[in-house]
Amino acid sequence: MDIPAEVAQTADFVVVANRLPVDKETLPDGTVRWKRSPGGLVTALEPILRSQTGAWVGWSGVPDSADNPVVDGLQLVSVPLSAQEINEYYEGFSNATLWPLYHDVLVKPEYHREWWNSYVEVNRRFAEAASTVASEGAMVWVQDYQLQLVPKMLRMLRPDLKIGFFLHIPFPPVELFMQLPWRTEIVEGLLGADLIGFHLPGGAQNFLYLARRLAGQATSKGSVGVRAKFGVVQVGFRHVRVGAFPISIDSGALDATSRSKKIRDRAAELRRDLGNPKTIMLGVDRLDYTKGIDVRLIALSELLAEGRVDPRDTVMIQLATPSRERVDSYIKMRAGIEQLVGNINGTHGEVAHQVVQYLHRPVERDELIAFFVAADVMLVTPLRDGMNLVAKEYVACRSDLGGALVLSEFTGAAAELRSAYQANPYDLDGVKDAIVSAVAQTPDEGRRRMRALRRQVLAHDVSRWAESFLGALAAANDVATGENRSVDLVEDD
Ligand SMILES: O=P(O)(O)OC[C@H]1O[C@H](O[C@H]2O[C@H](CO)[C@@H](O)[C@H](O)[C@H]2O)[C@H](O)[C@@H](O)[C@@H]1O
Ligand SMILES: Nc1ccn([C@@H]2O[C@H](COP(=O)(O)OP(=O)(O)O)[C@@H](O)[C@H]2O)c(=O)n1
Repeated sequence: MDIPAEVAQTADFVVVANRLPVDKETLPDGTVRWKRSPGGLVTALEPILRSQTGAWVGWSGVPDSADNPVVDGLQLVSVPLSAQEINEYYEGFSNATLWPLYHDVLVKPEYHREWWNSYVEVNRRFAEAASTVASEGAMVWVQDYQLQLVPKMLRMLRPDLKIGFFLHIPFPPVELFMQLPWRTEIVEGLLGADLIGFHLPGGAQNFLYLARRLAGQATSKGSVGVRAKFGVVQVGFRHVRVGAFPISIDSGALDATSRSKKIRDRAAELRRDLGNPKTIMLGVDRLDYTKGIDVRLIALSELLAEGRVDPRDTVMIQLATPSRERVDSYIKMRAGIEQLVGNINGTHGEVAHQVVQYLHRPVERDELIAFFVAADVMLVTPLRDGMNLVAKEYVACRSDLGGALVLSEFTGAAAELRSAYQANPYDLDGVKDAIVSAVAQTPDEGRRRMRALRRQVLAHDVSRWAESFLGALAAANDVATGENRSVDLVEDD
């Protein structure tokens, strides 16, 4: 790995994530430009990355790229992946083994030893890159399911570091996790961290049980709280903290942008372009089988057939970003979604009026915000989702207190967004009723719900998420607090 000598052991704060927070653009004249991607994580961590000497270790998203650019003052460290590693580590073990296993086995996870070997090798390389750039005693924050072995590997290379890990997807129930042939290695990999974070207390609780059962470690007994009341696993002389930290968005910035005249004008224009329908419904997702895009399309189709929704004054927009396009289950689900869209438009559309408008491509950030402002009913119906930031983004964009959010109970966001129209995505009648209630809500009821939702989202933004995690990490294994040593520990029986 070609890491410039001048950055060796210089970074006091290192983020390690599967992806770098930038996109590589090659201009027509061949020059390369790096554009920062608009993700919430980089926005949240930017102040910390700047106030200390920060570095971000990740993959560029294309094969064999070894660039280590400095973008907007941030040192990026590429971990190059070969085409075979992209196939085995990223598309294979990360997205055809772990992703479905951690999302309720919605499709059958595939277990291949060569994929696992590639996962181990790529995790080792991420750990080495982090170890090379981190200064003595630095804080390193490892992100997500693609890198669960990095905490232990990094600790073996650099016992002086403070290591945090955050899982962005659900941590599965014990009965499902036990399928994984390499379950003990994953649990032990995570236990290399000083702090392991999940979105919800349930995930933390599942992990504590597995740490006892698979790694044979003593763990704390009490329940885990949100941003407080951490669980503890005793690993030799170390105490590993386990906690729940629900991620969020840069709500203030989104609120401000969505109020701008440019966005308001564009939202009005979108409405006009759609023929000024009475109701605009909106779905915004990566095209992923976890997101329940089929659920909302089937619900809409039945509501149209039953005459509970009028096709003449309703439009549903589905924005679907292409995702993991070479993985089999994604190829199949795309065909299914497009067939449903075709069926609805074929049955209920007119030449000049399609009921479902479906875009399979990325959408610019400002355009997306205009869609949020224009939408009367936001449909978020995943069968399982770690958090779902789209639900929070919609709420942040509705300073007018207009709109209604239909939200699956099986998203992490449902624990916080209690005033949404919540539904069980497996109960189609329940989803249909939630949609009808959202369409028919009175302005007073809509304002009451949206006000409550906004209070939650604006008060709990992504900076608060990062600060609460990093605060707990700074205090982990801290002799001064003494907190970790006072818990009662229990062993597996
Ligand atoms: O990198 P990709 O394979 O293109 O996938 C995109 C990201 O998808 C996942 O997002 C999750 O994290 C969100 C933020 O915490 C959360 O709201 C959502 O519920 C999760 O699905 C994945 O975890 C990321 O690693 C991917 O980069
Ligand atoms: N067409 C789309 C769909 C999603 N997105 C963004 O991608 C992110 C999706 O986050 P999420 O937590 O809802 O779901 P994942 O895709 O991370 O699983 C949000 O910030 C969306 O605004 C987008 O920019 N364009």
